[in-house]
Amino acid sequence: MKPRTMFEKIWDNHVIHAEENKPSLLYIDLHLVHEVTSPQAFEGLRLAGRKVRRPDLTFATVDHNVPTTNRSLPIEDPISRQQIETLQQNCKEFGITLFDLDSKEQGVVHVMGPELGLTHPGKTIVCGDSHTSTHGAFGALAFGIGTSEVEHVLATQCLQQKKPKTLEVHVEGDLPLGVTAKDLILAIIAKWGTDFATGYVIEYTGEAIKKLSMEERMTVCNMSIEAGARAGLIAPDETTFEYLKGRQFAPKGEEWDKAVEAWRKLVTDEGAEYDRRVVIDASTIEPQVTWGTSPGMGIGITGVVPAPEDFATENERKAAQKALEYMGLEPHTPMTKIQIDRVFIGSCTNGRIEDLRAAAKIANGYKVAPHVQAMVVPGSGMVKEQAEKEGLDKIFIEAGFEWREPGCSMCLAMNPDVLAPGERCASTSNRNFEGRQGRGGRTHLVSPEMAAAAAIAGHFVDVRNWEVKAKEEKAHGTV
Ligand SMILES: CC(C)[C@H](C(=O)O)[C@@H](O)C(=O)O
Ligand code: SF4
Repeated sequence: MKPRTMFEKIWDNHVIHAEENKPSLLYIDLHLVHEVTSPQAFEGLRLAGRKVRRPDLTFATVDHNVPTTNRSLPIEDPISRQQIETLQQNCKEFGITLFDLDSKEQGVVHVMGPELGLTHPGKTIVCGDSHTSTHGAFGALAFGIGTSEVEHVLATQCLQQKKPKTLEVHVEGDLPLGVTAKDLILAIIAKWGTDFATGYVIEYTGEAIKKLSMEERMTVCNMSIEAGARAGLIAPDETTFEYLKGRQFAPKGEEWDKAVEAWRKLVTDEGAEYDRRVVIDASTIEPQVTWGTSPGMGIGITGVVPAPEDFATENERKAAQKALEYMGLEPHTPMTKIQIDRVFIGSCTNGRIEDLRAAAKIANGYKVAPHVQAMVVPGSGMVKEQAEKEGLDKIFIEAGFEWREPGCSMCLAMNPDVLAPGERCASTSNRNFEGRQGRGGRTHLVSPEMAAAAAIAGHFVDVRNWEVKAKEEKAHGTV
């Protein structure tokens, strides 16, 4: 048999019907649902008198609209309240498991799925949410779908899909100390742009990827969509199996052994060809900060804000000009001179336990700068519980961070956590579009370590020498 990529194997395993030059019909193994993109889908089912075909393969949670301060209902905002209540009713009516506000499993859908062990290698996973690509970290073919597709999957457990092409992003070398998975994916997008992977499924390969923990792999795959990709994939290995073993919905006993045996066979065969391949050397990457209004407008912390004339094409120059105006930044300003007002640590990109540990390590023993308002929002109730067990909440609170309830929070302005116009935020989320965190708000995407360090210094700093620098600055009374 011809050698195949991991993508081709998963695809072939799920095609129910294929015709030349037409989208294929795929079987879907797991459907995740949240309150924002599901109401019309359920309504469509109801109007058509249909049922959910596989309620046992469908799991829901509330995340985008939930307040992160006070969880007691009713929720103030009428639209948010309606969306949440509608999901509660729909799950009841159609027999779907909902991880609701009062359950400790509730959280951002892409944090919740993996940590419950719902996400397995080789599965097809969909959700009415673009960052479904996160689950690709397990070697699952996972992608976002629109509301009408949500309805289709609810009704049939199948989905029409045009077969994407394959792109290998090979990461050679090692990530330097203080440089994280977030910096890696921001650097990849800065290097090749926000549409370099349009029409492709990315498979990340190479030593640097193999060395990443599951949570770091999720950070990388999460932002595949910001590179335009349909999905991101990482081959399952011991790290994957170790993470999954024993989780609530992971296979148990003999089933587990059988599953692992099958998962091992999913990896790309030697000699299999991708449609395209790019290579990046991890050892050249610095901690990243975005300066503009697209995730591709990123630069290393030792750099300066670029000038429009630095760009090769007229379109890029115009985009840079517009972004700089919106962001209120002068070209050539050193990145470390940019003062911030707010810090948000959380989201499906960086709201997991390892992210909180990393941020707490930086913040431990320091105080948030007086002009900065900083918050830490665990990605799920389970992350929150674990963090509190480890005392991370105390470290953050003592340093002056707010410690919140789980949800999407300030990743996007769909709940009370928003930036005021003109406010500048160091954010561990994945999108920095105009107004993403509140109308007129300015977002800089960074890693959790960089966000925590910026909270304390009041401006961006290079975390690679955080300990040394912070002590010096403390001695000089500038922190
Ligand atoms: C609200 C939802 C549809 C949206 C998405 O699809 O990604 C959101 O999660 C986001 O991050 O912008
Ligand atoms: S945390 Fe942000 S990116 Fe993730 S699902 Fe929520 S809004 Fe979308």
